[in-house]
Amino acid sequence: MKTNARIGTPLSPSATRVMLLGCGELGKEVIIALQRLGCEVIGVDRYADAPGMQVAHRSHVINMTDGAALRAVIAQEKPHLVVPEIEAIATATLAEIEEEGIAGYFPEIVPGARAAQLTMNREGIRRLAAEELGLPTSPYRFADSLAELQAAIDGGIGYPCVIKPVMSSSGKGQSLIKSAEDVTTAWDYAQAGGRVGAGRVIVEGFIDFDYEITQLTVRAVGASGAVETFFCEPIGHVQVNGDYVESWQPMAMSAVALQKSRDVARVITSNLGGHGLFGVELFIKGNDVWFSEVSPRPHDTGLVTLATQRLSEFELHARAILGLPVDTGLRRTGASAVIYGGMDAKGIAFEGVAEALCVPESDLRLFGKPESFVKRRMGVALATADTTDEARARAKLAASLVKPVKGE
Ligand SMILES: Nc1ncnc2c1ncn2[C@@H]1O[C@H](COP(=O)(O)OP(=O)(O)OP(=O)(O)O)[C@@H](O)[C@H]1O
Ligand SMILES: NCC(=O)N[C@@H]1O[C@H](COP(=O)([O-])[O-])[C@@H](O)[C@H]1O
Ligand SMILES: [Mg+2]
Repeated sequence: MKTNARIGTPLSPSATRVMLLGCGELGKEVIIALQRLGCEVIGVDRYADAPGMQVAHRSHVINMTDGAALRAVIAQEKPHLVVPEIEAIATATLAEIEEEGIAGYFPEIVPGARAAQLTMNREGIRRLAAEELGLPTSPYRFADSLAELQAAIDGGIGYPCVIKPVMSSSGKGQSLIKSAEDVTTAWDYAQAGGRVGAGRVIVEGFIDFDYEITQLTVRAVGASGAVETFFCEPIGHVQVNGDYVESWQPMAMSAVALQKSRDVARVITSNLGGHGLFGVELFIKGNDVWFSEVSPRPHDTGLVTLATQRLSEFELHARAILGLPVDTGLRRTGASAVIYGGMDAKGIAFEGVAEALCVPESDLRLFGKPESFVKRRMGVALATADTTDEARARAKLAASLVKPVKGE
């Protein structure tokens, strides 16, 4: 939808059909935002009853890394927009469909098949950012075997360093290692933790940053009628083992660091192109800024915007991809804190919900994932306050009061 968006009636021939490839907690909120704007939404994921499927008009369970299966579901549903939501999709198939069409029509891939392809694999986005665009990043090498990994570390990356599967997210398969003794364990962990099985890894030099942020950046139709770049207030966050546990907005930053962060965000998102919201991850030390990675879609740390912005990152994504105007303004300072499953079990329950919601200015999202794992993100607590410190304390307190228990 480039401009002058027209929205039809869901479940009728005029419907504006949107397909989400991935129906986790982030997709669920995008689907709700799209439905509020009158779209017909089809959810797709690798397992039944995924959070977004519970709110979509209808859904399909397929292996999204299987190009033939992906092609078949798109041909069947004929969506106007295809919205990648997770880092495990046959993006080469999306590129073919964008280029050649499918069954005679051309769905729009959000924000573009090239962006989806480059960001799905750490090698694509890292080489683009560092080698083509000249953005500052950690030093890095790629390795296809334990021997190559050791050679990359010995050949210049050194210790400490961070090892990650090239296709993974939320810290899966990621290790921070301090010495040669840990290399084999990190290699084995990366082989087990990638979203699409064993394979190549990236090894990055460790950046000893003061803090890290997500710069949510929106490419949307502006007042001029052309695509413009809009920035949200920066989001600060804390990650444990590569997975986010807490975020807040705004993050207090020097004017120089903020400007540099936005310059980087503008360069990378302009190159990726298209319409939509991007989460640009940056490491900051003093006034130095390093690009880490970018999601061409809403970001987990941006869940905080459900409480802080007039339009959450999910509503911004929905508006941008539909060719509608956006407003990235902050309404109130706030924070989010993750609620983990804490156990391996299906159909769990949550106690303490009422107690959590007694925390001033708090709110909860329980995602409804059918199966819990000890470290699976099952919900998030949100809170607003006059200061980020108070908002963080409230969000953490609310999260701690929610107790996952066995369902029976
Ligand atoms: N080179 C590095 N130096 C220092 N810290 C790092 C480095 N790489 C990763 N980290 C830490 O690990 C976190 C997760 O890394 P990264 O974003 O690459 O993983 P991910 O699996 O893509 O996570 P997500 O999907 O949540 O973005 C970072 O936010 C940062 O806290
Ligand atoms: N950092 C990326 C991220 O947070 N992605 C979110 O997690 C879901 C997968 O969760 P699961 O692994 O619990 O199924 C994805 O579908 C997406 O919503
Ligand atoms: Mg990340």
